[in-house]
Amino acid sequence: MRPGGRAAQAAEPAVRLRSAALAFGARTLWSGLDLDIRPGEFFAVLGPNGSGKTSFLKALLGVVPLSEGTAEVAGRAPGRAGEEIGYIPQQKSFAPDTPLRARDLVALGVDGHRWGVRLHRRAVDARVEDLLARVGASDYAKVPVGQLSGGEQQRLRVAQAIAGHPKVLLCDEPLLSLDLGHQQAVSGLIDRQRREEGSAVVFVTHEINPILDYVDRVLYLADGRFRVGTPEEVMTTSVLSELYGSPVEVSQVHGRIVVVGLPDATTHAHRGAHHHEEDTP
Ligand SMILES: Nc1ncnc2c1ncn2[C@@H]1O[C@H](COP(=O)(O)OP(=O)(O)OP(=O)(O)O)[C@@H](O)[C@H]1O
Repeated sequence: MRPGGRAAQAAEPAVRLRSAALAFGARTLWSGLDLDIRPGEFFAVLGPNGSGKTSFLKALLGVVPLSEGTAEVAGRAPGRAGEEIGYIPQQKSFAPDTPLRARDLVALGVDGHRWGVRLHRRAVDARVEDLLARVGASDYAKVPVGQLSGGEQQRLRVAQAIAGHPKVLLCDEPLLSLDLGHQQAVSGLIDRQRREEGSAVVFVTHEINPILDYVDRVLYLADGRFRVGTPEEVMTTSVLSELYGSPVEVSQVHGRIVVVGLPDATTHAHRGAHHHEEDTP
């Protein structure tokens, strides 16, 4: 727990956007966005390819400037909140010959200078061991990262991202190309981080089903429009049909959300052209 604890964190939103807009040239991805994300909230960003999900994260990181409005992350301007942010980038596998062992990768997240002085070597080692254990990666601590499976690598990225006790954990499609078991393990780790340390989680994903048990609210982006609310409020036939500007049907099947009838151009690239399921069982 950070100094000040949950009570102090609760006083200010982890992320605050006011009249925020993001446009590239003539194309506006979203505009008029007012949003407070609470400490400890699990906030999902959903939408079809090209709707602006990754750009939303980049705006919070300060990599892409808002075209209108203001943003604050952990009470600071985007780009000034570095130490308060944990970031899990979109997954790319490490090359087989990457000269880093699993524990080295995690240590990269610990070795910062957030306390003003560099941590004593032994303290760094202890923290790295602790993080490896936390994500279930102790057994392969000394294995070169390029030899690990996608799921194993992703656990390490989570460990690296949470190493600095971030107030805001930004996750860009962290479950992509993981099997169901690893999807559950990785999303469970991220959920634990927000429960135990109060990190606000901003989780970009195409598929809500693997995180449905955890999500408090979603921002659904489509075709320059958006909607914010609980999954029950947003993932409905009427809301998604309005967002897409064409009839879309949302149904619940065995506790999972299935969306049928998305326009061709917005269908997930590696799924069938006419039938989009948020996730396959
Ligand atoms: N720096 C940039 N300059 C111009 N256009 C950009 C820039 N970054 C992103 N775009 C465009 O903005 C749109 C949204 O991109 P973004 O990557 O945010 O979408 P996304 O919802 O994350 O998509 P995907 O699901 O495919 O990852 C795309 O059409 C993209 O080409």
